[in-house]
Amino acid sequence: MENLVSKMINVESVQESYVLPLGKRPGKLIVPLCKTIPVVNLGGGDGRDQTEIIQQILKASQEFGFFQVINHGVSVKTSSDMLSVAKEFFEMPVEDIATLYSDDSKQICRVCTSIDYDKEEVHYWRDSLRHLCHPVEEYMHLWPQKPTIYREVVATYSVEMRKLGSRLLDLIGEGLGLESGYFGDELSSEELLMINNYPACPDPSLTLGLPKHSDPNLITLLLQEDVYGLQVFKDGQWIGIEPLPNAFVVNLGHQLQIISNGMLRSADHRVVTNSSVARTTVATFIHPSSECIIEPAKPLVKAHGSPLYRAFQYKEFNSNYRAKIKDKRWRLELGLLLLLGTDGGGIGRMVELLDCSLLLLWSLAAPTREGWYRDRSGAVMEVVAGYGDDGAAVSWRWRDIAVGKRNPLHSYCGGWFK
Ligand SMILES: O=C(O)CCC(=O)C(=O)O
Ligand SMILES: [Fe+2]
Repeated sequence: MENLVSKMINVESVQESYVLPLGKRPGKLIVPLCKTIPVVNLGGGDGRDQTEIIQQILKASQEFGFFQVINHGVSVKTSSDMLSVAKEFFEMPVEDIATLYSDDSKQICRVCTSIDYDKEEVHYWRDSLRHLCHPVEEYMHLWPQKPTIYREVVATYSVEMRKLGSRLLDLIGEGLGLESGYFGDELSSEELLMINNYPACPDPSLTLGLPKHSDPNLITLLLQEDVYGLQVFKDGQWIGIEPLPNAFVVNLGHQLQIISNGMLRSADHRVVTNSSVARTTVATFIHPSSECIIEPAKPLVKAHGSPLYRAFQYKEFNSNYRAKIKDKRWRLELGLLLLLGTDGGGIGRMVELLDCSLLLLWSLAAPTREGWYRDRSGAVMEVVAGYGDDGAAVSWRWRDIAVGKRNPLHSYCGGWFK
């Protein structure tokens, strides 16, 4: 409980352990609110047919990896009840919130704080309550008992989110030319609800609610109240997402980028805090099952000529993603040390040792263009999709001729070492 930010009401300054290093602070710069983040009207009746709606979604998913949906069929009451109960939860006495506190990521329902409180160097200004919710009957008895209406409200909300998520996935699938129901079953069988609470912060220029990241799942639906905080990284700069009434913010996760063979983007985003009010958001993460095999969809591989990502099990991706977040400092330092002390043939060995191809790219000053890269040992790396400014879409094949192993090794996705 000592760790929860929710207990820091009325603090006058940001505790040192929340102050980010200079280059990572959001600073006082005002980020423009983005009026151009696509807003897709999912309701009919305005003369547009389904094909047009699909085209808007695909365009937004390619350019931004983010869009908002309105007229989505989820009732105002369902959303406003959800937001109220989410706020009520974090307005309870902090002792009550803390009864659900756990650092064990295997717990089905838990409260936690920041990202990985015990391992990270600097903490983020966020507490969260998270739990699985599909199928509702299987998990509902594990959800919070207070506020008393929590289970009822969240049960209705999560069923609606499942419907909306499936509808959006169907539209995306159709737009990509995939067979109908492509994203059903295993690819979208898990639903995780996460209530984020970002208390008012005495100095928002020093800290972040969440750092730059892109979501590891398939697709995320976010309900936010009328308090600004979410920013997307686009064309080398941050833009703010304007809270719209009765809208959901939709963003694509890494798995959709991979399945679409790089056609759709999983974009980086972050959360800034503010000094006047707490901000509460409700994120629904739709995930594949952990056994599910993820790979670029066959028709899109054909269209592109080759797969940009190798096939893998979703649980493999998840453990790599977590390990990379946790070990990033350690790997970065050891990697740089090895690179400095190396005799040119060291790069291949470095990758062998660290299993860390992204670090390799980073250390090589990030080749941004597609092409072949070779070090003196004869290790060859083919970058098949460029390293964008945002680092969000990078993929390469590693052909280590000298070592003759891991042939070819495809990365999953970039963006871990920024
Ligand atoms: O709370 C928000 O605005 C965004 C949350 C988010 O990006 C996440 O939970 O992954
Ligand atoms: Fe996110």
